[in-house]
Amino acid sequence: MKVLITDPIDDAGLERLRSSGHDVETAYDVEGEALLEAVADANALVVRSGTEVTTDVFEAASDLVIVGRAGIGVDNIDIDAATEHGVIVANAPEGNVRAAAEHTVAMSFAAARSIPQAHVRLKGGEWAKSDYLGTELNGKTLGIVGLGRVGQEVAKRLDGLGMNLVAFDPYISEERAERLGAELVEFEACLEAADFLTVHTPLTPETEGMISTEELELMGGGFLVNCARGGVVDEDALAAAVDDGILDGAAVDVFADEPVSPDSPLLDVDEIVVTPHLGASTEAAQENVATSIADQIDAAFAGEPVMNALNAPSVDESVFPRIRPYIGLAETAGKIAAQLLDGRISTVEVSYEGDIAEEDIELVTASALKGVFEPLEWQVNSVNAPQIAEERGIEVTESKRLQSADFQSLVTVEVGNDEDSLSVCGTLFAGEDPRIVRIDGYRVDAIPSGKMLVARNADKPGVIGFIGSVLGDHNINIAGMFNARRDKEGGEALTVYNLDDPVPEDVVGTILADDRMIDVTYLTLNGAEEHEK
Ligand SMILES: NC(=O)C1=CN([C@@H]2O[C@H](COP(=O)(O)OP(=O)(O)OC[C@H]3O[C@@H](n4cnc5c(N)ncnc54)[C@H](O)[C@@H]3O)[C@@H](O)[C@H]2O)C=CC1
Ligand SMILES: O=C(O)C(=O)COP(=O)(O)O
Repeated sequence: MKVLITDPIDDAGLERLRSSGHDVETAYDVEGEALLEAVADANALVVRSGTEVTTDVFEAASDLVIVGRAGIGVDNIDIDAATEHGVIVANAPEGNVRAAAEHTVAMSFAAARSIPQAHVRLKGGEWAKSDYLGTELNGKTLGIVGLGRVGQEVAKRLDGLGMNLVAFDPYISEERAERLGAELVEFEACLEAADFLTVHTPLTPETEGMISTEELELMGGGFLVNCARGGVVDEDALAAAVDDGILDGAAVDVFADEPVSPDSPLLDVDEIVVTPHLGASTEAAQENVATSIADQIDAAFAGEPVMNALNAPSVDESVFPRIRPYIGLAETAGKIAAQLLDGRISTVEVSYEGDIAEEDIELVTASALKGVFEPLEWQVNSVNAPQIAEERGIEVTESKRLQSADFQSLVTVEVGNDEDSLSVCGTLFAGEDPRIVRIDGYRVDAIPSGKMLVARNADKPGVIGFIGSVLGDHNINIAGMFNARRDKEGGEALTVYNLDDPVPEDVVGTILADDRMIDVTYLTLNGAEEHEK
């Protein structure tokens, strides 16, 4: 598999990818056409914040399975476009949190004590001791905007340095804030209370520009620290606020456009300390995020759940071995059901009975949908299947019942069109051997295989012999079969044949021409041809 890396990651990640046998290619600083060319035959793309992964990238990279973000922020990746193209996006949300928190603390001190400014003057030969009178963090109020992973680590550290903590985060509970010793307050109250305001939200349409002139005026003094994302704080407003003395100073690690332009007003104001997006740049953090992404790429290639997938069902590692065999079973049941039902599918119901009903089955349902949609030749996988269903107006329902009458676990995929519905039930023998045990109400015991013929006919003598001889006349070998009747003798019967050879259309036609036949579907687990009277 080809793994393209367009922002530098730690050697440990590169080595892990190489030792898994992948062809690892690095192309740093590529953009535009050069990026599209480089990614064209890639199966995985690894980025940090330096690469814009746009819809054009997904268009160009038809073999892409996963984009791995060796870090946290994914505002540079068009996740909707990824989902549309069935590409997993995963990040490494833990590995650089402490590095980012430590940098935030360092930047708070740097601004409060004018460390970089004094440093430059001393290196220039000036002993400017009397020009600097700093601010202590001890006893001051820290306002935290966004009390997520990084925000919490900052809270712990600055609480330890004697600061009072207030926080604004509409998505967390008061209890979580309390546990950290922070009071959860409204946004304005947070701005007003803060001597130091530190920002730790992602960049989203909601947070973009959330701190501008009005908000800085509410602070009315003190320091602002932004080690989250540039666009959250309006840069012109911040530069003006510090320049005009509305704030005492600021520290900024991240910029709306990176690398930041030398003309940025933030670079002009002496009391604003800046670093070139260094929050995550420690050895430990880089090793963590690079190896985490390498592992997730391997999982994606192996068809296993990706731990930190942002647009695909993720499953706990400890649960995965229990649901793994059901993923294939649900897909198979979905494929068979979709091929046996005529007309436009408008509903899909996936039901779970028995032991499997106790598990986290999001990924299994997504696989069932993949199975249903694949014969319709939609470009589908378990990443985009739920979205495809939504876009096409297909109603998807899921149900669970802890009891199962006949089987330890049963997965049923029922597809419906406006008039009719058809269900296929599957189970696992000995926990791993897939069996189709019901088709459209008929009890069967069919082993799913690549080439299958499903025939429905009047329950009369000689039909099986007739079908067998037509297939035999055309050199189509029957590997196995199972025959079932609906209710009573003389009604309807259904037979599933496992075949070694494909069944051409004219052969299906010959079978169908017999009066006793109702319908015949040659199905493969890759597509279908149905022939009905
Ligand atoms: N400078 C650097 O090198 C680094 C920067 N980062 C950035 O730091 C930021 C925080 O990262 P994490 O803590 O890991 O993310 P997280 O997802 O764990 O936490 C973000 C928090 O922001 C909150 N939030 C969302 N919208 C909000 C709003 N409108 N107002 C207030 N709070 C809101 C969320 O509820 C969540 O608690 C991200 O932007 C990330 O990209 C992370 C690591 C390194
Ligand atoms: O992880 C994040 O969100 C960061 O901002 C780190 O960015 P980087 O990987 O250093 O480009």
